[in-house]
Amino acid sequence: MAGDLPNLERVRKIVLRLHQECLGLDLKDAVFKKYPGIVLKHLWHLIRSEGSMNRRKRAQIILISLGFIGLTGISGVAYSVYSLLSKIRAGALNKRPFMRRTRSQIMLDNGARVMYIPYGDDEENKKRVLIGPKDDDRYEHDKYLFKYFAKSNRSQLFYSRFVSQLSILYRILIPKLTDRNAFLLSFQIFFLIMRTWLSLFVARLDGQIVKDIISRNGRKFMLDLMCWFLIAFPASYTNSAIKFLQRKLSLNFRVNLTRYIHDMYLDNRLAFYKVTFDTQAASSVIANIDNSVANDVAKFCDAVCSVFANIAKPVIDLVFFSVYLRDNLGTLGILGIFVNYFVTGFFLKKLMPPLGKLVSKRSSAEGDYYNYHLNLIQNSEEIAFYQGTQVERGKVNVLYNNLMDQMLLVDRVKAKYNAIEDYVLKYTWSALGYVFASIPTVVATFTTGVNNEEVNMREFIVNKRLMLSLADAGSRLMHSIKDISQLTGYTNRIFVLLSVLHRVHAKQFAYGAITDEGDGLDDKPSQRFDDVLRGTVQRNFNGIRVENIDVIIPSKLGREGTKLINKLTFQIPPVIIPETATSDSQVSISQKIVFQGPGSSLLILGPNGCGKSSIQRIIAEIWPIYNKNGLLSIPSPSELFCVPQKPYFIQDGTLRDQLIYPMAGDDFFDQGHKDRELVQILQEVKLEYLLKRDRGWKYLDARADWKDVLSGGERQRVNFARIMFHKPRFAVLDEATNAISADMEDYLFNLLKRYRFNFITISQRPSLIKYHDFSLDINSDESWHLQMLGTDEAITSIEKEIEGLETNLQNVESWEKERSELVKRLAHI
Ligand SMILES: Nc1ncnc2c1ncn2[C@@H]1O[C@H](COP(=O)(O)OP(=O)(O)OP(=O)(O)O)[C@@H](O)[C@H]1O
Repeated sequence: MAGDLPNLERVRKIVLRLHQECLGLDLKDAVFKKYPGIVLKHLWHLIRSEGSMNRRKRAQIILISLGFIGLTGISGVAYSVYSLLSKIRAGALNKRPFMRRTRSQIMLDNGARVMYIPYGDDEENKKRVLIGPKDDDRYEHDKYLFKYFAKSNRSQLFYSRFVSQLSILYRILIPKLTDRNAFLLSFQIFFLIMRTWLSLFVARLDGQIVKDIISRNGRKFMLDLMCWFLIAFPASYTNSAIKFLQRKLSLNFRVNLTRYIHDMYLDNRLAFYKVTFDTQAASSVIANIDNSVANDVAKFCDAVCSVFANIAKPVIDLVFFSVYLRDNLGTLGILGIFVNYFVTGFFLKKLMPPLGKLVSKRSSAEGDYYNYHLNLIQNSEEIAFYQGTQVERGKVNVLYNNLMDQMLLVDRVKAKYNAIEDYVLKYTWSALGYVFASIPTVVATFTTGVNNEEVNMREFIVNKRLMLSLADAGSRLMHSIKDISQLTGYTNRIFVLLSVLHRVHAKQFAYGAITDEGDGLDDKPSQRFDDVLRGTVQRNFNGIRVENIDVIIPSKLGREGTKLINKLTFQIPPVIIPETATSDSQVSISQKIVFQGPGSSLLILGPNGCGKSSIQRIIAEIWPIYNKNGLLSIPSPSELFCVPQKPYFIQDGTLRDQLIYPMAGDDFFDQGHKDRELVQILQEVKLEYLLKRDRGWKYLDARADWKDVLSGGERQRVNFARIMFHKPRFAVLDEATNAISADMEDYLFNLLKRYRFNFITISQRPSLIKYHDFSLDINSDESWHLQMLGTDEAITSIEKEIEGLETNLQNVESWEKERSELVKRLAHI
């Protein structure tokens, strides 16, 4: 212990001398407690005093290092406290006895949704996500921004398509100034500035340390090294913060853009369906819209953020370094550097390949290839039956080769450019850097005639480092020309996607009809709308009435397009009882057990392609009514259920999800439904054996690829189960029983009649006549014939059909003879 004292004393003396010599601070009589205050005061005093330049600079470095460390420390502590508090809060919430949650999302009164999504490794861990309500006004407003862009006059002197597109898109990425993305962006800018400041200090410190080494000043060297270590803390923190903020910002942009697209793409205006009719959107963006929504959005957001960081970093560097270097190199030196930059930038821009276009093409090739694989998986069984492997492999190889060609093309074009870029930016610029950095040293030596090696060395080191950093900043700025070019490609793709979605989402969308007035987003909606789609739709009607409707295939020809059926007119039930008409909100599904009225039915018959399914499309309002006197009267959406020809099964859903579609699993429990109901329904449609096959009722929770698991007939029976569950008063069935056996078909139609559903059946089979009250025969020449079944007329027509069949039967004998003769002749050959 006694031996330690002299050692301690020696350390104290070294520390005191270090302060004395490096900062001119006398600490002999100072008390330890007051040490930080005294040092800070002294440093502040040094900076403001007119004394030694060296000490002043050193004091600046120390103070700024301390400032940055303080900032780093405070933000670190604040973050730790915040995460601790959130953990405590989460723990406290978990302790609360809480309701068993069966669903993953809740719809709030204002239309916002609260979702609980898995978070972290622990499956129990759920994160709460609030998705604000959809703002329809915003879409109506934005629609015009996109429309005016398409029509804008590009004759301005400094028109840039890319900048104009970005100036519209940024409103989606950062909707308002108080948005969290705006804060993140400010933080990023703050850290970028901080990074440049730190680089400046590191450059100065570097020079100082070299000078200390050359002059063999051990104490100053130690002090500067200490500063070096101190500055390293905030320096390393800053770089990782910049990277993190860039990534976070990109993800936030992606969330905003994806939600914006989803809200437009998937709402009751059915943009996802109508987009196929948009004749103006022939681009690959729409052909592979899934790829655009999933991949292009992500690539665009990454590219925007990285271009911003790649430009902001060197620009800040350039400003700061050139201000500092101006003191050493003079205005002329700095001007020389910048002239060099601009000349190089101009030269490189001229040599720049059209990367935007190439990247866009590569994206579309990626989409084609990906989509083909998707199609292959979805139709694997059909392809296997047809043994179509070879054709498919040929196709997929062509698409893959095309993708590879596009990728290689981008890389090949880039390689040439990169070589020139590297030569100019890495080597020419750094050589120029050395020349410029040596100017002050040479000038000082010539003018003073004194060659102070230590000072020269320090000056040179600082200037060289700054020059190289400046050259590096300049070259990064030049490199980002390439990134900007790529970004233009992605921006254009996203812009096209949003423009098309806005066009299709517009109320006035005329199914791609091209008129003199241009696109569907018009100034005078009513005039435009009336012009192409002139039919009328009456909603909340207590039946289905089609009056004078021309069934026309939607196309760019509008009402001049192919007409399938002329002035179609029918109605079910034949007599409308007005008092039972109810709106959606007045009737809950559980109340609708057995309907009032007898329930009426219509069978639509006709040859292939005559337009039977198109009638269903018009009733479901997914096809428009073109003719002016066409009137469609339909019940409220909950009263009408359309069963399409191709059964649809929700992906990765449970059996329950399939039975209750289009109701969501969450809503099923929310509205108080029980699995018991579904079991009863399965019994009604004779599918209860599915539950016996596996884990009983729990099988309702089984997830599978139900489209493949169920047979054709089972899939169609699930459609009947859906009708039984939703109990709509009106159902439209398109070829809903063509895969079902005759006895089962008989049972199912009787079930519909027993529950007094009103239904329209579209079929090729006249044998279904016995379950219907009316029949509508569609002919291939646009004509149709409606008749009441059971009437004299109907009986006569059926009798006529029987007569026809009987005449045919009489011919059977002669046909048989003919056949056997042909067989004999063939045997001779
Ligand atoms: N989106 C579309 N674009 C172009 N033509 C279409 C479109 N949808 C249907 N058609 C055409 O409209 C015609 C009628 O189609 P629809 O599906 O109504 O026939 P259908 O009478 O139900 O025939 P099927 O008995 O074979 O089901 C067909 O010739 C079809 O090719």
